[in-house]
Amino acid sequence: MRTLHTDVAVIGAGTAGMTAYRAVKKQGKQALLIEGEYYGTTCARVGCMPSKLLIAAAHAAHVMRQGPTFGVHIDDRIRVDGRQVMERVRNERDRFVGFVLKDVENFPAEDKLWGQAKFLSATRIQVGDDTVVEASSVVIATGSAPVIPEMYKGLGDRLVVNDDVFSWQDLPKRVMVVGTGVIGLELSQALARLGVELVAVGRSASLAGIADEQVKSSALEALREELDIQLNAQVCSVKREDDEVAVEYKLSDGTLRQERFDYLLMAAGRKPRLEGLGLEDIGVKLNDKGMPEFDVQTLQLQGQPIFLAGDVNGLHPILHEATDDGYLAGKNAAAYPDVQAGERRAALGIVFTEPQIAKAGKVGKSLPDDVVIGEVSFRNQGRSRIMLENRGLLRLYVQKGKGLLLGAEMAGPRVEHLAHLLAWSIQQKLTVAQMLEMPFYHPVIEEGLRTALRDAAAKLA
Ligand SMILES: Cc1cc2nc3c(=O)[nH]c(=O)nc-3n(C[C@H](O)[C@H](O)[C@H](O)COP(=O)(O)OP(=O)(O)OC[C@H]3O[C@@H](n4cnc5c(N)ncnc54)[C@H](O)[C@@H]3O)c2cc1C
Ligand SMILES: NC(=O)c1ccc[n+]([C@@H]2O[C@H](COP(=O)([O-])OP(=O)(O)OC[C@H]3O[C@@H](n4cnc5c(N)ncnc54)[C@H](O)[C@@H]3O)[C@@H](O)[C@H]2O)c1
Repeated sequence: MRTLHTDVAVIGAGTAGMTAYRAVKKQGKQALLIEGEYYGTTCARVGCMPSKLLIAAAHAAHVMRQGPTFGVHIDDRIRVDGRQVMERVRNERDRFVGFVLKDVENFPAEDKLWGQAKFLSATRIQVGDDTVVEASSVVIATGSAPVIPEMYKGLGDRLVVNDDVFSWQDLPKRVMVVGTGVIGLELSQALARLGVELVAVGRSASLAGIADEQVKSSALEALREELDIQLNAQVCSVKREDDEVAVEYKLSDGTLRQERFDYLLMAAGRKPRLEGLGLEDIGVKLNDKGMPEFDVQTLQLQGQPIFLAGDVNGLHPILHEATDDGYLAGKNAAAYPDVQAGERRAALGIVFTEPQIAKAGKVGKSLPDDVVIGEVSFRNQGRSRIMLENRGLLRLYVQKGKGLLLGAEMAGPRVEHLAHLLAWSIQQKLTVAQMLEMPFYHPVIEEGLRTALRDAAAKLA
């Protein structure tokens, strides 16, 4: 058994881990980056990037199908070549992964260690069979993994998760998606637009985590125009039959459906990857969800020289937050015990469906009681209608009195851009009046935002 010594051990070479590693080095300390499975990051390999590539292919098919509404016709049938679609997804994905691998390659060899990590004490880590790492502090950046409920575990290779989809050589004919969260909806709409017969089932009424019921209804109505989404549905039984999955499921109105699918795609949430790290063995208390308590300001674990960064802390499982976490955890681990609270940016989340779904700042239960809501429907919004993307609703949450913009939730055309404008305005602490002083071009989707701001201003008055 060899023993390696370092200032900071970083477990997991994903986005959070690589950022933490860089932050430690920037502080002039030694760092050892430990990876046990794949370099390349979840985002580039099996997450953000390949999913958006699949969505881009689906968008191309969708736009072609919309042509006749504009008087633009393709006289031959539109044909989706599944093999070609998946080949482009994989090739472009590999290009993105290649950039990450180059970064890893450029890290000095002595800073990298390959193997699964397990704690022997708060500062001693076993890596693989033959190495022990002794560190002054540790960053855990092990990411998250899909939740697979017990009843689905007998389906063998017909049960797939996002990772598997992006390795497909061709598109299947029929797929059931379990889970109507962010992953479930993005992949469902993309696959359906590419010609896959698909049903997406959620066991509750939740849809992409939207907190505002009215925004949710508008999103659901729009998505259902082209997708079979069943909320409050119950999967009663699943059985592997030859190369198919036979599913019996009950809809919210009690209707029983019995159908067969090529694959069942599990998108029922992801959980922090803490299993196997041996935290319980070193005296860290875990709650009933298997999570340790940690300081959300500093990311420090129960007074230990250990910091949790990225999806593994379950706070904000999205990419830019993983990067911010990695930086904060790396900095604090390097400076330990001089640990500081980190500054957080305004919250921002985007779901890449069409219409897109997004939130900025405070939404739902995190809002105070005394808010005024300004809103706009995109149904008759000029530019949205021109583009035939006139679906969805934007709601702004504004503090009574001062008129400070606190948050927003929306479903609508290309709202990734509006969501950024709103998150930036929230972080800059702008009021409705100040936002209305800004220029608005014509005809643009931002004019819809102006309508919602004026609605809020009228209610504030
Ligand atoms: C399908 C999908 C689409 C997504 N789309 C978006 C999007 O559009 N926008 C967005 O902002 N976010 C998106 N996300 C979320 C985003 O990908 C994650 O928030 C981000 O990748 C998390 O980074 P991380 O560093 O925490 O984890 P990861 O990148 O998963 O890194 C964790 C690393 O730790 C390693 N590891 C685990 N356990 C051990 C161990 N015991 N020892 C050694 N190494 C270990 C793993 O092998 C892995 O390399 C998406 C996620 C998915 C799944
Ligand atoms: N565009 C993006 O930023 C993006 C894209 C994909 C993923 N992500 C990140 O990945 C995380 C995980 O995504 P996700 O979609 O897996 O999780 P999620 O938590 O968003 O959604 C899971 C959904 O599955 C449902 N569900 C749970 N158990 C079920 C069961 N047994 N049967 C049927 N439905 C069930 C839940 O009610 C919920 O609606 C997200 O929180 C997000 O942060 C982000």
